[in-house]
Amino acid sequence: MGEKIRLTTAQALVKFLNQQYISVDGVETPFVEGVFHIYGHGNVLGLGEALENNPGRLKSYQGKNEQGMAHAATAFARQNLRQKIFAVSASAGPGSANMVTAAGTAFANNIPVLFLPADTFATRQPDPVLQQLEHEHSTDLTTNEAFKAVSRYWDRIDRPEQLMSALIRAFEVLTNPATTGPATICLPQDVEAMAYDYPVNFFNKRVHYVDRKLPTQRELDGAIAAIKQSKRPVLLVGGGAKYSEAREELVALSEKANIPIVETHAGKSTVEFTHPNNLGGNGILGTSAANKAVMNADLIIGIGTRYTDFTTSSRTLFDFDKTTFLNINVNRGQAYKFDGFQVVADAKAALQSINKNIGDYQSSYGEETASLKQEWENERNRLAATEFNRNDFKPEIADHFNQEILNDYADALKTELTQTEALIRVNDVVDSDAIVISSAGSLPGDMQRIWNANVANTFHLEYGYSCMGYEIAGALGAKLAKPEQESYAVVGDGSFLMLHSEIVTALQYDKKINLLLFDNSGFGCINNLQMDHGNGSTGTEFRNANNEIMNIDYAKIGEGYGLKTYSVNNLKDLTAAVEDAKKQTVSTLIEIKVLPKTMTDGYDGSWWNVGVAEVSEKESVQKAAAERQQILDNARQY
Ligand SMILES: Cc1ncc(C[n+]2csc(CCOP(=O)(O)OP(=O)(O)O)c2C)c(N)n1
Ligand SMILES: O=C1C[C@@H](O)[C@H](O)[C@@H](O)C1=O
Ligand SMILES: [Mg+2]
Repeated sequence: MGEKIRLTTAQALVKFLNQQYISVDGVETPFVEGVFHIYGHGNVLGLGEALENNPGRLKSYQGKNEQGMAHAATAFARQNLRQKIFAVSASAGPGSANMVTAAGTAFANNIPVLFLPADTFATRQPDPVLQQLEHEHSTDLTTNEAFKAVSRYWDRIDRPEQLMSALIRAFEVLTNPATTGPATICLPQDVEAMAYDYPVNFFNKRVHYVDRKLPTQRELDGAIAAIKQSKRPVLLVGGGAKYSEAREELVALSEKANIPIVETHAGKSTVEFTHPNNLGGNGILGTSAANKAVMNADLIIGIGTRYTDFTTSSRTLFDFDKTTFLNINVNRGQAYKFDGFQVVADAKAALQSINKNIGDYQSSYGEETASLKQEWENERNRLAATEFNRNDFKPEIADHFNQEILNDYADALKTELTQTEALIRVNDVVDSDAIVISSAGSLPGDMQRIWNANVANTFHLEYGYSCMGYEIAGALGAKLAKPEQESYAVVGDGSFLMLHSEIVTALQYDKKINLLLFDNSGFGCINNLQMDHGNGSTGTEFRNANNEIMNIDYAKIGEGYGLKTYSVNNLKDLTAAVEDAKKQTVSTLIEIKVLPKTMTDGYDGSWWNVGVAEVSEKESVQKAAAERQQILDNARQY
């Protein structure tokens, strides 16, 4: 039966991880970079022992919060275009539960991460162990069942030999572009340490080939016919196009046939914004130019997009009577959306075939794309020059806070900076190849609209789960992936408060990250949401018991951790801080005090379906509910 090697389950796991390779376009690289861990009784003597005594080439990083370290792992895989991953290991019970949110985040964004939550004893001898939940109706249920809803593959290793089939299945999922996402393998602490005679062959080098799936002739003929019938096609670029590295083919098709490019949150920076046909982000957070192009399109060529509500403006952005869809996606289910013509293929390969067969087809746009882009650039210039005044200031989000309240904020935060002018200034000053990471709050909207990503794959917006707390951990993951490039977390005060523990990990391992902390003293975007729909301002501003606006010294907090910090409240100091931060070798934090309501607002086509109360004594809420219903009456249902 072949040679055997006696190992614990955890030792076998580490040995296997060392032997996984991925091959993309003939280039073979190790797939697993290392393991993030926070040890407890559930994993220190099993996986901890294995990593201490025979880690092979795996790197080990000590996380500070399980959610944070798993976000870092997610950002690392994403920045590596899903071609390299981390495993994340946590102790049983609360440590593992802390990773569930991060697994959801990886799932919603289709990012591969190997989750290794420790589990309660398979033998049940000491039950209930510390941190075990005792259910009256089942002993088979542990905290880790919670991962089932947020994993693309889930398994529990109750006997050491189960590890083999579990790992083979997990790595198929992790390396398959159509299904990739988090894979969870639960490790009961006794089984981690149990010995077994594993077949040596199980540890042979394994190469996972990511062959590009080509379109069939039928699919290609259909795609060409759809484009040739169209006068106003738009290339809608999703994350799948970025992961497929389809930039050159997108640019070639766009230039050859004069087709505008618009981008989803995941797709942004597949093609650099400096390309004249790139009109930027579309949808609820879209630029005026991208939304106009999409609203007037007769064909949407959706490449690697899931068509989420933020991309489709809750299925209201397109003119569904005249617009048809050509969906290129490796995932067949995604290609079915909007009854589109389905090309179930790799984005790059499909575009290569289309480029070869499109002939001399030309759209009817002529110079229109250039004028849409110019119109948007003028608008962005206006946003770069918004100026506060104490008498009659009209912020971008108008009619929520009166002048008196805005002046109170200016006094409390000691600032007159607007968010749009600050963000555009940062964009102007950072290196063009700097990677920017954001995720939740009002900043994703500003990023999607006004951040010009002028180098491909530098824009990293987690907007599948929009998970507060991803930003700083994500900046660490991106830095680990691209050590030569600066990494900036673009983070609100609310997100900072929710999770910033991986600052310490970045300092500990000397991985420079930069935090751009936009402090508007509140959950600004949710305040906008409630006030936009007829409600007052409740539960979303950071005010104390005396109703005073809180002014937290985040720079001091950062200083306490050992960051180089700056606190700024005007453009001159902001510019100097960003320039100085670039020169630092240590991680930095720039606290940017900004006025509320000064983020960007939506442009035409940016409607979002949110649940407005259908019964209310407030006329303003009744009005908002009626308006919503009116829009929904004309929205597409599926
Ligand atoms: C983990 C998590 N909890 C709650 C939310 C809902 N939520 C979205 S944005 C937001 C407030 C964000 O505040 P801040 O980071 O200060 O950004 P701002 O909107 O003020 O720019 C909340 C509570 C979320 N997205 N993620
Ligand atoms: O509820 C939300 C509103 C969005 O504006 C925000 O970006 C997102 O983080 C969210 O969760
Ligand atoms: Mg805020």
